[in-house]
Amino acid sequence: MHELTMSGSEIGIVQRLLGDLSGAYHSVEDPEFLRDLPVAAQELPRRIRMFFNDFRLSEPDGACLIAGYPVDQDGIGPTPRHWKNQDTPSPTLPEEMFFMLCGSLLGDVFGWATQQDGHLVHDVIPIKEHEREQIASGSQQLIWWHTEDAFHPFKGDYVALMCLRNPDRVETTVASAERIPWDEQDLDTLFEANYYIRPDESHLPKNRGSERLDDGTARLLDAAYQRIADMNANPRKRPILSGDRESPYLCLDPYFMDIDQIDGPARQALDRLSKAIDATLEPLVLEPGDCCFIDNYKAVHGRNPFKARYDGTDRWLKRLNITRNLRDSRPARRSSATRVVF
Ligand SMILES: NC(=[NH2+])NCCC[C@H](N)C(=O)O
Ligand SMILES: O=C(O)CCC(=O)C(=O)O
Ligand SMILES: [Fe+2]
Repeated sequence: MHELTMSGSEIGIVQRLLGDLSGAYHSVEDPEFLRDLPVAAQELPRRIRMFFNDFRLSEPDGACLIAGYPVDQDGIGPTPRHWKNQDTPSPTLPEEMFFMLCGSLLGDVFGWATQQDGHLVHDVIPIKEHEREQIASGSQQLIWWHTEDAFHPFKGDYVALMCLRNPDRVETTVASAERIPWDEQDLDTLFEANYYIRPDESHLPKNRGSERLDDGTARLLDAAYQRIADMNANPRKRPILSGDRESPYLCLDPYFMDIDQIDGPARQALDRLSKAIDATLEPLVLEPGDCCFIDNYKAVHGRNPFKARYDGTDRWLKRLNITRNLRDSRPARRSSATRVVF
């Protein structure tokens, strides 16, 4: 994997920058922080900026990892029981700021109105009520490999995970498109609009938050849930592969693709690709401080099952969605600068 470990002096520069930023802004969702973020990111050490620039432009691998950020285990406090329980100011503000600074070297961070109350930084934590579900807050089920938000026309270019703690060494899984034998695949069929992908359960109303909203926002959110319902009822057929035939971009989430209803060459092509991805999938144990940026066009990812503790010491990751073209989603956002996609 494309990887960088920060040196002691780089960590020092990062911590001074975070000291300034956390003095000036009290939340990563402060509109002024979001406005200043790309400028502040230019104050990260040059080696870090070069690293992300190379990952973005050269596409050397399906994922990259920046390690070395020192997470203060006492400072961040216990793992929350639910993403709804957000303290302000966040006990993880410096970690969130570091994560967003790195992310903004790849594009613009955005959130979904229909996921985790529209927050820009998600908590990936086991939630007891979700124990057996196929969502990030589950634990007992394997999370099948997928493209993040594959069903959505505004899906991110990158999905990123920052590890705060992972005491049981639970494995994230990643398969990079570079390691798939494309010459053995039925490219014609996979490049054609033969498939549909339904919304995954993290966007369904049953996982809706409980924030109190003004009338205007409540109406927009209802409309957003209606669009998700429409995408579920009438999914549009689309290709799995796009871009260059020798080094294709991927978009699929077989768990939500009603595979049993596909037949003929389209089914064979998907089965063959799935087998190749299974054979390519690699485990990745994220350690505290690790920030993994997954290219959502060049890799799929998932997570192995685990037994949750529910005692404040559980695995705790933060997650970001990043887009290279925020303008694509302008019809679904309230203003040019806001980052929540309805
Ligand atoms: N095959 C899947 N499980 N796809 C959905 C992935 C989980 C979803 N992104 C979540 O936040 O919970
Ligand atoms: O928990 C993980 O390692 C990744 C889970 C996942 O697919 C996600 O959060 O998008
Ligand atoms: Fe995911």
